[in-house]
Amino acid sequence: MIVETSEPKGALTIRTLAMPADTNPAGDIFGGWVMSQMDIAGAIAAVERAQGRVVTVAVEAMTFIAPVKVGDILCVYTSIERVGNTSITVGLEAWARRNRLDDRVKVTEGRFVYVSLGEDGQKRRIEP
Ligand SMILES: CCCCCCCCCCCCCCCC(=O)SCCNC(=O)CCNC(=O)[C@H](O)C(C)(C)COP(=O)(O)OP(=O)(O)OC[C@H]1O[C@@H](n2cnc3c(N)ncnc32)[C@H](O)[C@@H]1OP(=O)(O)O
Repeated sequence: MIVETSEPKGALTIRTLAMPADTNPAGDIFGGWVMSQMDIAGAIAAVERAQGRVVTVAVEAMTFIAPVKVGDILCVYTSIERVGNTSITVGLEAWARRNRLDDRVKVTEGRFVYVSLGEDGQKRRIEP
């Protein structure tokens, strides 16, 4: 279970602007876009830890807490939760900054699992 905090947990890994092209039919930002930003951030954290290529193997948890709006700056924070033989579990939180950066709202949280691959595309053991 992910514990609620008033401060982001983990390292700020990506920041990006939510654009009109990323909206759903209701006018808020499409959840799939947010999820893909989280996948990218988790992959960056996993690449840094594995020191090599990774692929996403599982989304173990994903919660949409609040909507993201056009013009929000989406900030994704990552923390390495577990390192196995070939897998890395990354905890993720996305926060939206809005109203000229005055407000910061936690919009999603999740836990994604990545597998380390060698240049040959085969699973690769992660150094402890
Ligand atoms: C310096 C920094 C510069 C950075 C600069 C580069 C930045 C870079 C950014 C890239 C940003 C784009 C990031 C997009 C990332 C994609 O879009 S990846 C595309 C989507 N993913 C795929 O296509 C993967 C498809 N799946 C596969 O190829 C195979 O299933 C895999 C992943 C190779 C695993 O093969 P397998 O033989 O099934 O593996 P298996 O031995 O059963 O399990 C391997 C490990 O995974 C774990 N696992 C397997 N299934 C699961 C599951 N369902 N749940 C949890 N764990 C599981 C196992 O427990 C095991 O863990 P370990 O005990 O070894 O630690």
